[in-house]
Order: sequence, then structure tokens, then C-alpha cells
Amino acid sequence: MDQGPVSPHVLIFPFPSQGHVNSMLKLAELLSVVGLHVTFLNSDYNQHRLFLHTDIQTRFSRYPGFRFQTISDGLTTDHPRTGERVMDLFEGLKATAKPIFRELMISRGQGSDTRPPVSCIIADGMMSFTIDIANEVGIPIISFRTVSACSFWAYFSALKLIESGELPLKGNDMDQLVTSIPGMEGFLRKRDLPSLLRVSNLDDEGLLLVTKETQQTPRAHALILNTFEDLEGPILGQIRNHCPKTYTIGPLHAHLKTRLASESTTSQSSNSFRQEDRSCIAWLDHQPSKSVIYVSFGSMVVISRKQLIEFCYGLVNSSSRFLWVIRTDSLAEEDGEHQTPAELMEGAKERSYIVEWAPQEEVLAHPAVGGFLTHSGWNSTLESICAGVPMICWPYFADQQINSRFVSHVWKLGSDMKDTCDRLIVEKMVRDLMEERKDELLETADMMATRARKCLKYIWVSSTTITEPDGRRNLSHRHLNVIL
Ligand SMILES: O=c1ccn([C@@H]2O[C@H](COP(=O)(O)OP(=O)(O)O[C@H]3O[C@H](CO)[C@@H](O)[C@H](O)[C@H]3O)[C@@H](O)[C@H]2O)c(=O)[nH]1
Ligand SMILES: C[C@H]1CC[C@@H]2C(C(=O)O)=CO[C@@H](O)[C@@H]21
Repeated sequence: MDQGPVSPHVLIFPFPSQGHVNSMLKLAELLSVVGLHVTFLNSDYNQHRLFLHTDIQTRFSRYPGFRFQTISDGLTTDHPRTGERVMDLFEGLKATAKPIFRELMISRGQGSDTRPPVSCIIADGMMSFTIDIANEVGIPIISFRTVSACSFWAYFSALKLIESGELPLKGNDMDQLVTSIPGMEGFLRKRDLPSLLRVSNLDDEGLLLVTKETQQTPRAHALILNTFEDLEGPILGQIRNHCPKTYTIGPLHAHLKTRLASESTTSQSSNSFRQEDRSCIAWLDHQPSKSVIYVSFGSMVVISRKQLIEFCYGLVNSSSRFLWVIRTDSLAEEDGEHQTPAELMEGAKERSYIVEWAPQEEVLAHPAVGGFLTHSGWNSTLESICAGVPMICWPYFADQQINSRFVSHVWKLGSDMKDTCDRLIVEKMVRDLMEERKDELLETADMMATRARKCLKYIWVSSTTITEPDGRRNLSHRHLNVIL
């Protein structure tokens, strides 16, 4: 494949958790397909799990310019790395990964490597130490924030929220509208703020972290977001007032699928840290069209016994068929003897299926799936949008609270269950999605999926041409030079 006179070498460094690695590895593969040299800097812990549960080494062996490299995340192997303990990861990275990364960049990734030295870094926007080091060493850096544009913009507006007195939160009225995030004045309530901003104390560790990290973004050469213009155009306009070089490169999973299909290679590309249980696809094959609600809360959510039971009863009483992902590490540790989820759902045995981890993209694209009960992580949200599947949102933390407001109120792709966990509400929302509002929601979801598909034509189409309708960008190797 012609690479022109320069042969860039991109180092991609994700925040070490499933939701971040998923999209950044898809970007790495897209850049590899168009012939770039790519190094993917994975944590030792995640690399081990990725290699154990996927065929990724074989899959990536077809890209001669691609290499995995690993780095410590600073945590012990037995650390749970779930949402409850995510702050430990930030500490671990700063203490352990930062100095190693600095040495690596001083040598420009050259050891025994015969490839050209690293000429560009694409690093997770939640790890601003990479911007410090890149600027110190003189390597151009692009920030990749793996969340929605709407949540990035809310984080970016944190200082405005503080100046206007809307933060810290005062009083109990969480339905009050927030007025100091430009572009969201009419519909964003206090309860819809990302959980890291829903604080009553300005010394809050999460608020300080996310505000500091987000404020550093303009120091990178550009910002890339896994979203598309037709979905988040107005908010992207707001962001571009501060970060003019903001590029939409999503939906990455769909771009990769399209690109791999056009290369006539397999379009399967699991980046899972857990074993995908494919038996659920066989179960779905036997269910009627659009009859199943898929239930999954991503890789980091931890739920209490009480919440599990409310979901169980709500789902069973809804009379709907359902496929539920229950990770072994998603149940909070509590004392006492308990019924297992399978025992609790005995009454719905014929119309339910439980797995520990599913091939989610395939599940959402399956004709039997008609709805998604989700925690509103950004990958899950985009995957659902592209598959035309309406959602019930049960946000847990971080960006999820604002994503769910956009899903329900702005894009009208479903309903938002935030801040409640009650069997009657679960039952009602499932009945609404799968019966009462089914046709209306499927129609809106189908329209948005069509818009998502439209942008697949423009980006990543070629390694040599830059196509820019409506501000869309082709992140080919030539275009990397334009961005930088
Ligand atoms: O059984 C399953 C469940 C999930 N997935 C995949 O795992 C990913 C989960 O990502 P996401 O939906 O974004 O959720 P989290 O794992 O919770 O991701 C974290 O990272 C995201 C991106 O930054 C944030 O939006 C979330 O709030 C944050 O919790 C998705 O690609 C799913 O397809 C599977 O393959 N099988
Ligand atoms: C724990 C969360 C802090 C912010 C991170 C994030 C982001 O805004 O980029 C998304 O989801 C989480 O993994 C992180």
C-alpha cells in the first residue's frame, strides 16, 4: 500500500479499561488497515486478558506495521478495577506508568524496533500527563476522549458551573434546570450532570480530577471524539469554540466493520477482556423478530443485591423475553445466603437467557433484539444507535447520566430510569419499549441508524484521499499531517 514519502508511526495509549481500550483498539486497527505503523500501548493486565479471550494476535498479525507494547497500570493483579475503585487506576498510572512512558517517548519507542520512530501520539484525554510528556519531548499529540461530545462539553463547562454558583449542588431539587452549560439550557437537569459533577463539595476527588484533565485538552494538537456530526453537531460547535481542531471519527466500530468487509477479511473484531459466550446467539436465533430486550451494564458497573432483585422482578413481570449479561464481578459482595439470578428467574426460564459476557455488537445487530436496557456507557450507546435499537437507560456513573438524558430527551431513542431502581418502573419501561411505544421508537431509532450509516461512506474510505463533506474528516496517514 502506497504510504507516500513519509511513514508516520502512531503510538496509541488508552486509559486501561475495557470501554476505553475497545474504541482505541478499533482506531488502531483502522490506522493499521490504511498502512500506518501503529504501536498500541496496553496495560500488562489488560493485555493478558485480551490475549487470553480473543484471537487478537492472529487478527493483527496481518498488519506488518502493528505492534503491541505493554506498560504497568501500577495496580496489583488481584485489584478489582471496577467502577467503585476506578480512582485507584488514575493514581497507579501517575505513579507507575508516567515515568515509564516518559522514558519510552525520550527514546521515541525505539529499542530493537526496526520501524521508524514514533512521530505522533494519540492518547486518552483522561491521561493529560501524556500531553506534558509529548510537549516536553516534542512529539505531536492528539487527545482521544472516548466519551460523548455532550459529556465532554459538560466537563469542559465545570468552571462555568462553579462561577455561576450552580456547583456545588445546593438543595434537593435535582429536577431544576442547569443554565450555565451553553447549548443545554432548556433540558439538562441537575440529575443529568455526569456523576463526577453531581457534587455538593468542590473538594470532591472526582470533580477535581475530571475538571483538571478536561481543561488540559486544548494543549494537545487536536481532539478526536468517537461520535458523528449528525448526532452531536450543535454540541460539537460549542466545543470547537475552544478546541477548533476537534474531529469526529465515529462510530468507530461501524467504520471498522465496513472497512474490514471491503477488504474481504473477517468483520468480527472482538476486543473483549472476557470470554464471549456465543451460546446466546443460538438462543436468539430461536426467538421471534424484535421480541427480546438485551440487558447489559458494561464492564464496570457494580450492583447491589437489592438492585439485582428489582431488575429480576421487573423483567420477569414485564412478560418480555430477555437476554441478560451478569458479570461475576458485577454483584456487590454482601453477607448471607442468596438465591442465584437463575433461581430468581425460574418463572421466566423459557423466555430468558443469562450469560457472563456476550458478543454485544452481534447481539444488538441480531433481528430478535428489539430493545436494550443499558447503563449508557458511550460504546454501548453508539452500538445501539448504529443497530437501530431503542434503549432504556439506567446510568451508573461518569458520562452515563448525561448520555441517558440525550438518548431519552434529545434523540428520543428511549427512556431514562436514572436515580430509581424499582421493579414496577422496570416493568413499565420494558412494556413501554417492547409493546406500547415499540413502533414509534423503532422508527426513530431506524432514522438515527440511517444517519450513522451515512457517515460511513465519507471517513476511512481511502488511504490517499481526504474527503471532507460537512466538516467530516478522513483520518488517513496524510490527514494526520493536516491535523497536526
Ligand atoms: O457482555 C458484554 C458487555 C459489553 N461488551 C462491550 O463492552 C463495551 C462496554 O463499553 P461501554 O458501554 O462504554 O461501558 P463501560 O465498559 O462501562 O465503559 C467505560 O468507558 C466508556 C468510554 O469512555 C464510558 O462511556 C463509560 O461510562 C465507562 O464506564 C462495549 O463496547 C460493549 O460492546 C461486550 O462486548 N459484551
Ligand atoms: C471514571 C471515569 C472518569 C472519567 C472517565 C471517562 C471520561 O470522561 O473520559 C469515562 O468513563 C470512565 O471510564 C472514566
